[in-house]
Amino acid sequence: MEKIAYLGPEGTFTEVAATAFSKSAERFPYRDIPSCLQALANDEVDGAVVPLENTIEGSVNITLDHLVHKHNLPIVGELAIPIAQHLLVHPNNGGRSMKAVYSHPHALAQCHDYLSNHLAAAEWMHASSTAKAAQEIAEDPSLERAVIANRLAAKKYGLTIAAENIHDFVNNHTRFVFLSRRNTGNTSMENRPNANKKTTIVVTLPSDYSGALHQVLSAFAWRKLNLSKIESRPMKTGIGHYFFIIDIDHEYDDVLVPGALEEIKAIGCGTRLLGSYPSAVIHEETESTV
Ligand SMILES: O=C(O)C(=O)C[C@]1(C(=O)O)C=C[C@@H](O)C=C1
Repeated sequence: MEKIAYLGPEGTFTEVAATAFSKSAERFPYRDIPSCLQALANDEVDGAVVPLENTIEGSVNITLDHLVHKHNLPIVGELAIPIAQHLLVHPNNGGRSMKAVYSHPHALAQCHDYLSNHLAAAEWMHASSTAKAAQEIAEDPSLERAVIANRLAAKKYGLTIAAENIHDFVNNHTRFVFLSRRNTGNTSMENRPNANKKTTIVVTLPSDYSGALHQVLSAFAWRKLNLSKIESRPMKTGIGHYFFIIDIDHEYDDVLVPGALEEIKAIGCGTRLLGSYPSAVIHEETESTV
């Protein structure tokens, strides 16, 4: 049976995504995103599911940076799943005002307006995941903390939903990627006929070349290759040194994408393929996404 690493413990959004990718795989929780990637690099698992970008909060930088700087692990599939954040409390604490709100920093950020309006006096505390916060509060109600997490975590850890759908913008989605060095075809992307093909690359620019980024973009533009994302991240080698992550709405075919990459290399840029993969969006919270 295929083994998949995800950010644990049970009940995280990443576990929800991992289940949506493959119901039959065996899921293994890890304490953080780098540990999931390391587990895959060490061949402890066959695949890893990690968050890449959220509609409200933007990129998950730790995922991008580890994929670019530390590993060579191909992306083989992508799913954007709806993210519904709820305020959970221990059943013993129902109705009491809480001293703190505890969750993953991304989840807290997705609910900033709600927290400012309803829990401004509480301390906002970071946990390693939404489900980790839920697990800790279930084990120790005396902490008097509310938690932001999903419905699955509420059920798993026996917490009460005090307020539903507290995320600041309705269309809250997170893109998760499935990484694997051997694409066994077991990722359930095959069952998603509406999946689009996408290619993600990393580009580095020569330091003394005016207009290099313009030329990079032209290589895609005149081939009519649509880009759905371009983002710069620090190279970590000095101020002003960046790499670009570029998502191309096209599979890595025989002609168009390789041609664009050859042209980009010819002007002295570095390129690296992070993956060419099917990508789908789940619009509604369904049985498989809670
Ligand atoms: O804490 C979780 O439940 C996670 O799966 C992590 C994570 C993230 O890293 O952004 C995933 C999806 C949501 O955007 C909030 C948190």
